[in-house]
Amino acid sequence: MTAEGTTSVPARLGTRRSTMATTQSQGVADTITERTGQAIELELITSFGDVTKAHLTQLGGTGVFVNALRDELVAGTIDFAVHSLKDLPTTPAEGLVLAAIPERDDPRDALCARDGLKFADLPAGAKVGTGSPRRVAQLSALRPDLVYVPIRGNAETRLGKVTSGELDAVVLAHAGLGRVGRRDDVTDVFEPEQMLPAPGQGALAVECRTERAGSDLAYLGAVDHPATRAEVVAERTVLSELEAGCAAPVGAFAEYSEGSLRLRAAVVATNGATAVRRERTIDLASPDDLDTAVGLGRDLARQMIAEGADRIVAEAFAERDAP
Ligand SMILES: NCc1[nH]cc(CCC(=O)O)c1CC(=O)O
Repeated sequence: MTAEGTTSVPARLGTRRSTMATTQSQGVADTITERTGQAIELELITSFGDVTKAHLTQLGGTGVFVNALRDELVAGTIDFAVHSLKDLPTTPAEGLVLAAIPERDDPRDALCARDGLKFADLPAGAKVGTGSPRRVAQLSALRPDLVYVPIRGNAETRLGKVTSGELDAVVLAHAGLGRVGRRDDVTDVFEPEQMLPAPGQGALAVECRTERAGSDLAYLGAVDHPATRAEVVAERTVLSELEAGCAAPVGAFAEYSEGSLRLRAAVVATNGATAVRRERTIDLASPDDLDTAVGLGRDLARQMIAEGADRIVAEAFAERDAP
């Protein structure tokens, strides 16, 4: 892919090989080229998270999907990478920076059920597939009468278990389904009032070496969306304050609009029986004021910890690590 009138050497965008990863990487590449004229080519990288057969919650530690790309960034074999923000550990990677956070897609979770069924219409005992403790916990709180089945694999594999009749439904991120061309499989969507998305869900992150972000890769800033950045910073601060990772039963969702930032968060025990849910809205005159966005996430998380959220997180990890 070469932009007309561009003579520069194409930049190398490292991506995982899945349909979702290549689609979102190509989308970001096209937008950058459109806005800056910079030519970009995709480099396919294989990550541990793509090849391992272990259950996602048992991989121990976050970032299985991003480490291979980060190794390539540090080695200089690729110029930048596009990640699903939700898969990025909250601890910053040394020497790397999130040069841009593009405008977020639909942040909600979606149900793909047999026969076009809505969540409320699934019969008691119906089997619902999801590998995410956050989803199992919040879904159990809504419908303790359903059976939640841990599953793994890419979106297409998961949807195949509904088609084959092995499961009655699966729950996946709406944004991801759109990226793999399966939006038509969605039979219901969960509003934030029912189920809070994972911190960063639906958003992407463009990462590169720190020293290059302000110099030869400064054009990456063309896809940055400050409102999305303020939102995901608040959401991810909740996660880091709780010392939880992407495998924790933590939902967080922030919305920036007209000078205010609203943050909602939930920590729910895996069986759905106990939960701490809180929300807070603050004035945020500029979405570039990230310190204030961090403060919102930190204050909300501390209030939730005082109400027992840290104990729920610790119990969820103990369950996960039990042999
Ligand atoms: N953990 C895997 C993952 N990482 C990002 C997405 C979807 C896109 C997104 O949430 O941004 C998914 C699949 C899913 O949760 O259904």
